[in-house]
Amino acid sequence: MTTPIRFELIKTCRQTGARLGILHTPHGSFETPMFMPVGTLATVKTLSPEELKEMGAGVILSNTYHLWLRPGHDIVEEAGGLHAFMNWDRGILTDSGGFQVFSLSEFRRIEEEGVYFRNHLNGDKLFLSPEKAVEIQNALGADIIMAFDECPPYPATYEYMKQSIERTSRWAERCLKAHRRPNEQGLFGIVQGGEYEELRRQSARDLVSLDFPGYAVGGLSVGEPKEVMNRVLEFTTPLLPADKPRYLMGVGSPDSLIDGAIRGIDMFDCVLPTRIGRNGTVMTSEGRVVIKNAQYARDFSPLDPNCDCYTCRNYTRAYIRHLIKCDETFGIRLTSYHNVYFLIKLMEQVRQAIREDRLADFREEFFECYGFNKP
Ligand SMILES: O=c1[nH]cnc2cc3nc(NCc4cccs4)[nH]c3cc12
Repeated sequence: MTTPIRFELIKTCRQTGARLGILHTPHGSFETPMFMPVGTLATVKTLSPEELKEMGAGVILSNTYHLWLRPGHDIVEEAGGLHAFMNWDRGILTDSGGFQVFSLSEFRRIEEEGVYFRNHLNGDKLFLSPEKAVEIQNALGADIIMAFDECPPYPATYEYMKQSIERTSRWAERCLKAHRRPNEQGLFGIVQGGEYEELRRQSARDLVSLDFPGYAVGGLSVGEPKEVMNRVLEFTTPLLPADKPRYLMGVGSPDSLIDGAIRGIDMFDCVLPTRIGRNGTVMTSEGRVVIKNAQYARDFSPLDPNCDCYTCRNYTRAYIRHLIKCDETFGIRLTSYHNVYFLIKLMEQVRQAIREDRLADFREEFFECYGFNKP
């Protein structure tokens, strides 16, 4: 079987556990650690594929649950798949829908066969199973697809979490059996187990024995303190094969990206840059800037003095504040463009620091400049 996804380990940073790698996919090869912009409904909100390419985006995300509901995976399949439908010829990863069921639908019943819940748009009764989630993702045609898992709420009891990860492992095996296009789409397993080391070990052992082409660390970035996330990563990533990509789902903020890379994560995704961009909050090398604040009304400097993106080269804080205050669409395009660019460039700096075996020093400098607390 030809594996559609291959991870090439280039080197490990001597100062930390961080890895420099290349993720090879049917739509190109991309350096890791990487940040993947999220395009839930087959668009990274307000940005064009050309803009995403010029800023260096390689793999972008779309959501199985949302696309199943609208426009329907059958329409995307008829279009020739997501790449054709959204005119994106680089990498695409789709989440399996399980997380959206838990985060969007207040009513739901989890059974062995799958999850019963309601359509968050019109209240219709819906059912999603490992087989259905894989069928939808096979139709959407992403290069990387995710196993159907349960991401339990944080915190969860040990007993609940143990039952949950055992079912998630059984679901993972059912996903492998249901996968119709293993030579074109790499199916990643998702390790669960919350903050319990024994359960993370059991979940990782189950999934590694099924030999997935890549592994995600799930169940994090769900409201737990950063120290909990970092501790869980410290004992989870070493359980995963060094020659396979490791994907931390739903992360995240600049400090979490750096701390995740230090703990051996290769791939990250988060809605943060476009989500906060839409309410006028931008990430800069000196910390967050809430552009609506009156202090920027006459500030004719760029959003970030150390940024060379299209937004920072051509527009001022005063102008962008004006657009956001007037609810002008161009305003959120400029903030979204800068925020995505910021995280993509941050990962370039992280990769360069790994090449120079100085990621711990880079963390120190970045945290100092950005205003994060040290520990
Ligand atoms: O275990 C998971 N399984 C499958 N998808 C996920 C997506 C995830 N996204 C976040 N956090 C980012 C968020 C986005 C919206 C609310 S929280 N955590 C996540 C965990 C999982």
